Amino acid sequence: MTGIELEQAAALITGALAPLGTQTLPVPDALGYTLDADVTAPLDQPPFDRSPLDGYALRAADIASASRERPVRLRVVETVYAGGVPLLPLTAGAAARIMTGAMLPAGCDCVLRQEDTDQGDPVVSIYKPLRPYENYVNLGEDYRSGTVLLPAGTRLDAAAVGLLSSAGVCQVPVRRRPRVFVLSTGDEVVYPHVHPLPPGKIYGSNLNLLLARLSELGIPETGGEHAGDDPQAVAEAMERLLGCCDALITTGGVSVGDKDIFHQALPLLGAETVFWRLNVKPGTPALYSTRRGKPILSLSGNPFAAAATFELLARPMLCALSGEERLLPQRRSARLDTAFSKASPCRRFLRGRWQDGRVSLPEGHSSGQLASLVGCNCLVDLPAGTGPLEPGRLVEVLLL
Ligand SMILES: Nc1nc2c(c(=O)[nH]1)N[C@H]1C(S)=C(S)[C@@H](COP(=O)(O)OP(=O)(O)OC[C@H]3O[C@@H](n4cnc5c(N)ncnc54)[C@H](O)[C@@H]3O)O[C@H]1N2
Ligand code: MOO
Repeated sequence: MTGIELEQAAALITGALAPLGTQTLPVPDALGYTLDADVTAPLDQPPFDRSPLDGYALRAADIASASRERPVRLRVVETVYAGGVPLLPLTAGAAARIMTGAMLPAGCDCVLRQEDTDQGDPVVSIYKPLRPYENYVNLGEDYRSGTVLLPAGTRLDAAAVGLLSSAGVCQVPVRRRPRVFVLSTGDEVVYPHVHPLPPGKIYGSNLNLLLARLSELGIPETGGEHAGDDPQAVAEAMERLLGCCDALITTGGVSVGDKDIFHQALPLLGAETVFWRLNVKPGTPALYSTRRGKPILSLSGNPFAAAATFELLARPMLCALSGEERLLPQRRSARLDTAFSKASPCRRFLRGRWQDGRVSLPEGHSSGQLASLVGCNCLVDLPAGTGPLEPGRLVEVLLL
């Protein structure tokens, strides 16, 4: 298929992909991941009745008449520290010295803070009455054993990581994120260790840009390499990389030039082309194929085209593979703060800076320019047939 609309292209990619399933991660590493099953509490939290104060565990009935003028005197029978266990049940006329977080002795029904006593030992004077169960934390106050702590579909934030830890849960089932490799191509592209830059060559930006973007999106297992313009070598590199990833993203070599080698490399690889060329600028020559069901997204070599079509096509692909909706860019309306002088006969995406419903455009819009992309946080989506734009115009943006 060639010359298709963006939404059709995204649907062709996502329609044939299914979530990769579940992986089990240690709780601290699962931050940001999405639970793939309910997690139920294996215990009550707190697991025992406990004191919320440093003071005295006692029986409310014993101190009903207590005041500073007429203190009630109780025998201090033991001291219980957090982490310890009371040895004696509390009987009438007795109190236990107790610390915050310590297990309450059987028989007590309240805790008086030490500031309302004389802190005497072995006899303490009590200056204040309490109601039964005042300052008394019940077992299971936070949650009871067997309740669903976090339902499937929850994205784990710091509080969720803490909650799981409080329940003694070490590992959780989460939606598996894809392993993604990036292959950049082109005989003109060299990397910063080549110095000085030979004539006719450029330093490659796309490999590191795409890997950095994957990392920003929380895709942990990525890797990448560069290949030249030999179709056979590129096909071999793709074959090797596909053996250890769930999706391959390539950049460069997809247009119509003599060295746009993917048109030869993909048949050599035995990949099936699903579509080539979008009715979108930049990134028109994007090409999508699969090899034994594994997705291969081949983006233009122009840096901004690669960056933009990554947002438009790779993110739906990553969402379909992981089942994580958060990977889709959010759409918003915004007022343009900057003019844009060109007409857009074809649907066009511009880089922009969005804030509080307004969007400004940097200088430098061509798909080969990267400097102006720094600090941008959205793509402005201009429908085909849009004329030049004046400030104040309402536009749609995709947040990156
Ligand atoms: N006759 C035509 N020529 C072109 C057409 C067309 O329709 N007819 N389409 C143009 C459009 S639009 C684009 S976009 C580019 C896309 O070309 P490719 O995707 O095949 O990419 P390359 O030719 O390999 O590279 C384009 C450009 O980007 C530079 N590049 C490549 N890789 C990297 C990298 N890793 N880091 C930084 N820069 C890179 C490369 O040197 C080129 O300057 O085709 C137009 N031509
Ligand atoms: O589709 Mo290309 O990125 O506009 O120059």
